Amino acid sequence: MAIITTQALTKRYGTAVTALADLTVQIEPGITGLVGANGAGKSTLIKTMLGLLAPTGGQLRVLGLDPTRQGEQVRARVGYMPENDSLPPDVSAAEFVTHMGRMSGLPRAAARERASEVLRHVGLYEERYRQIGGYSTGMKQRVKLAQSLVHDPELLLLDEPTNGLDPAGRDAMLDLVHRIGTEFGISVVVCSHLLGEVEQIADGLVAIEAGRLLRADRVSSMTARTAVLAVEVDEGTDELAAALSARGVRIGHDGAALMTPVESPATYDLVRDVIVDLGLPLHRLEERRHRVAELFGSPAAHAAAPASAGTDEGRSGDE
Ligand SMILES: Nc1ncnc2c1ncn2[C@@H]1O[C@H](COP(=O)(O)OP(=O)(O)OP(=O)(O)O)[C@@H](O)[C@H]1O
Repeated sequence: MAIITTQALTKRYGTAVTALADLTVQIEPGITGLVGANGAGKSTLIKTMLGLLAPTGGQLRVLGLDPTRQGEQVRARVGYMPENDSLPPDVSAAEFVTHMGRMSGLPRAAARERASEVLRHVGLYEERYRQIGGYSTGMKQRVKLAQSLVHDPELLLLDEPTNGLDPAGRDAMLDLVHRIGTEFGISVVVCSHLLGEVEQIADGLVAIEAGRLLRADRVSSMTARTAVLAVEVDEGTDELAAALSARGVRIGHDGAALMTPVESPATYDLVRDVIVDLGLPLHRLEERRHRVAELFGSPAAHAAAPASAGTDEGRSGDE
């Protein structure tokens, strides 16, 4: 069952700006990436889900509740990590997260205990008594994540959690978000303007552009493997192509790689055996997968694509 549903959701700021336009989408349990270029309407959507902004039109349900009328009930069950740095510099992470736990209604001792627990989860246990003002950007992002978890929510809404982080920090934050989603069984909606980033950890993707839905789908169906095998050898490409053709294998070319349709699992064995028989140095043998960024035709998706290329290669090795 969907945890979030919107029906023709619209949000205007004054008369000039339409941040969400007729948005109809369903978000299922699990980790969902909410992607779109800067200004696409992601933060606005998150804030309407929390009941912090009232929609101008349409319907919205979060965990079966109407955030406009039942905002407090929604916020009791949902954790929120805002995009901007709004942390007090002169208190420790332990004090701050305990305070946020108290604000959520936890008794003092329980809030302290829970704060230690979530700060451990985000990797700040050792540093928890230091003042937040002296923290690095990555540590501050982790404090923001910890406070969103302190009241044991069923759903987390994370607005650009990798903002301001270097590549290693981004990977660490994404791993953390992935672990929270998978090990704790909490559903997560994670906003990003970098498609390739959330693609790595999300079960589903919702792409919006100028407040409109571009596409919503499972990552697995967006990236369904094409039944094509890419084979690259350091030398002897023509020889390999000829030998495979002689055995009835259809061959295409893509740069240095030979492309062959995967008719059955036996295709792998056949290709491997031919390479071994010819004594060729194998460089690469892989089934080709679409990258999600390739599947979006819009300018917003293209804006996200270059960033996705770098992170994709680092993680999955896909072409
Ligand atoms: N309080 C506001 N008043 C007027 N316009 C606003 C306000 N907040 C956002 N907007 C406008 O609404 C549109 C959507 O903004 P929103 O912040 O929701 O996008 P976003 O996808 O989260 O982008 P970003 O990641 O840059 O925050 C933008 O055109 C933005 O300028």
